[in-house]
Amino acid sequence: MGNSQVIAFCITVSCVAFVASKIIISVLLYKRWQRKHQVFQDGMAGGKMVMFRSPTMQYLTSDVFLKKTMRLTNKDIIGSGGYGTVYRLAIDDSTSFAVKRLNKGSAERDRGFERELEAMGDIKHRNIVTLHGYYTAPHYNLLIYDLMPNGSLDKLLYGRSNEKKPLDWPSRYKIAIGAARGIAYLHHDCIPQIIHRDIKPSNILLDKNMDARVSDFGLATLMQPDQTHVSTFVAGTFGYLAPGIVRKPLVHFFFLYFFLENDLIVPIAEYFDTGRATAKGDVYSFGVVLLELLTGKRPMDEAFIEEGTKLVTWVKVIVDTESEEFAIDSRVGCCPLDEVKCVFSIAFMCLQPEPSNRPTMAEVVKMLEQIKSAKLELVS
Ligand SMILES: Nc1ncnc2c1ncn2[C@@H]1O[C@H](COP(=O)(O)OP(=O)(O)OP(=O)(O)O)[C@@H](O)[C@H]1O
Repeated sequence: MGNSQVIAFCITVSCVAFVASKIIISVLLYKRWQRKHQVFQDGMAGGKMVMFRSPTMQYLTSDVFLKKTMRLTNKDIIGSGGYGTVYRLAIDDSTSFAVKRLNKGSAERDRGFERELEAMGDIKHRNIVTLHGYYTAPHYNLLIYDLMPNGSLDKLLYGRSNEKKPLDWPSRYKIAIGAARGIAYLHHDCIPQIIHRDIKPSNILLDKNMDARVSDFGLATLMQPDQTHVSTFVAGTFGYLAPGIVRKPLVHFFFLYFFLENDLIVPIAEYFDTGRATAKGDVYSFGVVLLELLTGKRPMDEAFIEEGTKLVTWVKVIVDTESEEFAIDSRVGCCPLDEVKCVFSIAFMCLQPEPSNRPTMAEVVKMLEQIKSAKLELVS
């Protein structure tokens, strides 16, 4: 064999080995993926159901799930939001799930859709609502979550007063700390870091022990909310977005036009300042949620708009004059004023206009935990 033939032979062998190794790795990865998932192709609607294997799901098969899902009707609706409608899916007397039917995104978004959902399915934490699987079809997508029997914080704070008994102080404190732990997990323990982008009471759900679970993380990046809801044209919701200074005149003009069109007075969002969502934006939104837990008032409460103020400004005056007892939600009942004052001051740290002055969510969790542990130390 001549020299050139040896080189040609070596190149061919290397190419074949390279391609073969790629194929073997792909097959192994697919086998591993299959072990973690159950896939069911739906011949009728041309969709695909993927269930993530977990102890909760081991007795359920995708086809049973799919059949039950296809039978959902308006009677099963438990809520609706900017991303779609949420249904209760009862498998048997003791097992139920929440199925979110998403408005279909664009084709480009759909390609990343499954990848994002796979990542969301890997996230397991006791203060995060678990995603158990998903269904994709040409005209719609479904997400399958744990059903939270006590609904959303939004309904508990603002639902019809005869629906549920008002939340007392220990429950509000427990919800605050649980939600903070959930968000801190997304920010500090997930790789890559997850920014929620839409922290608000309707995305904080309550499990059977009234522990808070953060939901809808990842959806802000995955979907474009439908414009009938009070969402912004960037991810997030009015009243929960951190204020900022808009430096780009075109964006400024666009924002002004949007205010006028929608008759809304809202803070100019920090998001526009930087052009991207940040963990400190979530911290600001969490500060607003803390104020809602304390005062029982929405950030966009009509009374504030009529008076030309907003929740954050109104509470600041009350805190500056040390009259927190007048701001606390009257439905809370008897509560320790020292604890209430500490939570007010943590909320204000989260609401600092300058993002770098806000604590991280890990620090927020620590400060909230210290309120009780400091008391316990005093007692012992
Ligand atoms: N896993 C769940 N378990 C129980 N109830 C749920 C669950 N997910 C959602 N819900 C209910 O459905 C309602 C609508 O939820 P959804 O997340 O679609 O919209 P939203 O959070 O209210 O608004 P947006 O879409 O603008 O964030 C919630 O307020 C809650 O009451």
